[in-house]
Amino acid sequence: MTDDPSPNSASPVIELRAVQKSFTLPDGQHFAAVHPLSLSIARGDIFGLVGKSGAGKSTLLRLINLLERPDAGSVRVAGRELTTLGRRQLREARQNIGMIFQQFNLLQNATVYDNVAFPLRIHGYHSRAEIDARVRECLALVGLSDKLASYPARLSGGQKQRVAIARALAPRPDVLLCDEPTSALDSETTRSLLQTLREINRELGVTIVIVTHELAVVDQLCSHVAVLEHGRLIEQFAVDGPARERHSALGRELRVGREPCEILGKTT
Ligand SMILES: Nc1ncnc2c1ncn2[C@@H]1O[C@H](COP(=O)(O)OP(=O)(O)OP(=O)(O)O)[C@@H](O)[C@H]1O
Repeated sequence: MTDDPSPNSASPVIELRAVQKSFTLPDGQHFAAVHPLSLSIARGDIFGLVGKSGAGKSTLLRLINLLERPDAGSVRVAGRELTTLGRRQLREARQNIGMIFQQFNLLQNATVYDNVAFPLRIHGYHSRAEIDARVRECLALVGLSDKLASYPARLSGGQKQRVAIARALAPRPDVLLCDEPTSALDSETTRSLLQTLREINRELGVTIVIVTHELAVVDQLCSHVAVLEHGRLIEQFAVDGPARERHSALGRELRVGREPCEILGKTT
C-alpha cells in the first residue's frame, strides 16, 4: 500500500505524497531509508509510527518538518507545501511544527524559562510581555511553574522532557512530532508524560505524531498507527479496530482496549 492515500484522511493536517529518502553511504552506495510512500494524518489525531530498528521511522518523522529533505514527493502541513519553500519561509512554517526528541535537546546553559522563550525570541514577533506570559503559560501546562529558574542539569529526565514539550508548544503549533520521547524514561514517568501528551492533544487540539518502539506507548496514546518495514509502509489502522484484520506481526501484537498498565521492557 505504498502509494495509496491513507484511509485516515478526513481533514488531513499532514499529507505526504510519494515521499522518498535515500542516504549516500561512505562506500558511495545509495541506501533507501524511505521508499516512496504516501500518508495522511488527520487534524487532532495521535498517530504512531512503529517498526523495527532501522525501519525508517525517524527518517519519516523528520521528513514531515523537512529536517530531512525528501529526494522526491510532496510534504504538505496545514495546507502548505513545504518542499518548495525558501529557507526563511520554511523557518516560519516550522513554527507550526513542534518537535521533541529522546534526549530532550535542551540548551544546557540556559534556564528552563530561557529554553522555552528561545523559539519565541528567535522569531522576534513577540514583545517581552507576550513572551513572558506565553512561557509561564506553557510551563504551567506541563506542571513546571516552579522550575522557571532551574537549569536542565538539575532536572529529572521526565522534567527535561516536559521543558522540551513546553518549548515545542510555545509558538502554538498545529503539529507536535515526538521522536522516541519516552525511551529514556522509567515506566512511571512515561505514564505521566503520556497523560500530559493526551491532555495537550485534547485541550489544545494539537496533532501528535509519535515514533516509538514501545507498543505499550502506542496502546495507551495513539488513535492510529502506521507500521514500517525496511522503509516501506506496510499497513495502517485504528488502534481500537479489530486486531484480526491486521496483517503485520507488529500490528497483531498491539492489544486493544487495554488499561494503562506496564510499559514493556521498563522497570519502575
Ligand atoms: N544520515 C544518515 N546517513 C546514512 N544512513 C542513515 C542516516 N539516517 C538514517 N540512516 C539509515 O536509514 C535507516 C533508517 O533509519 P531510521 O533512524 O529512520 O530508522 P528507525 O526506524 O527510526 O530506527 P531506530 O528505531 O533504530 O531509531 C537505517 O538503516 C539508518 O542506518
